[in-house]
Amino acid sequence: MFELRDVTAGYDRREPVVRGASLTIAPGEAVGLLGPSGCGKSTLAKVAALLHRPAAGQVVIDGEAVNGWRHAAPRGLRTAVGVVFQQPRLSADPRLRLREVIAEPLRAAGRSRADAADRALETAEAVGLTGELLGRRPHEVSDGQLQRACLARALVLRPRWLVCDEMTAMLDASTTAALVHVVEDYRREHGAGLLAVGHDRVLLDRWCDRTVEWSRIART
Ligand SMILES: Nc1ncnc2c1ncn2[C@@H]1O[C@H](COP(=O)(O)OP(=O)(O)OP(=O)(O)O)[C@@H](O)[C@H]1O
Repeated sequence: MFELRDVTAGYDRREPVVRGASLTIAPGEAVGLLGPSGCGKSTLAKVAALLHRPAAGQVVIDGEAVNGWRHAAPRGLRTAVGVVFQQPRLSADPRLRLREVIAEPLRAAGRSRADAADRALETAEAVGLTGELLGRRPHEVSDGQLQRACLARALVLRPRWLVCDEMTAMLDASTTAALVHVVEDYRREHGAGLLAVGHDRVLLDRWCDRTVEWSRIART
């Protein structure tokens, strides 16, 4: 299970942007989280991805309560969750070639260069990135191509849980369909659970097993 228990989080202790949010995702389940712009969805997504320490509440992953965040999160928990954000240009290091962007989590997890390169190549193929594109840097590819690389980076450690925060908001319909397809193939193969955050009800309803409204999981 992936559990958010009564999570309060924000950037100023006196004025949290997320208040008392609770949500449980079963293994293999896809849950859409729908809410208006600015309600705190991305903040909660960062908490779920262990990138932002909540002011109160708990994240419990497969029975283990998280008590370290960002680099202080235990490796076993950090690698259990993959995350993709809305804006690939803010989340990919502009100095790296796409093959290095994808291999980054493997290197951080201590894999050898050769092992990381092989696994990165395999994952790049799964997201539809091949050949010469992998040798380019972020400014030399389109938003859609860069987002494919960011999705590959999220999948490369084979996480049991995926958080997609408006992953397709900047993309056209065909790239959106392609990326959703990649996520669904991955989930079928690995039985991973998904939290898909967004404001497009049609997409979330089509993609997910269930869609929940922000106002049903958090105090507003
Ligand atoms: N790093 C930050 N520092 C301070 N305030 C922030 C930071 N990130 C977000 N906020 C504020 O927190 C609130 C919630 O933002 P958040 O990005 O979580 O909402 P959202 O629901 O994801 O919005 P959107 O759908 O527009 O992306 C906003 O008022 C925003 O200005």
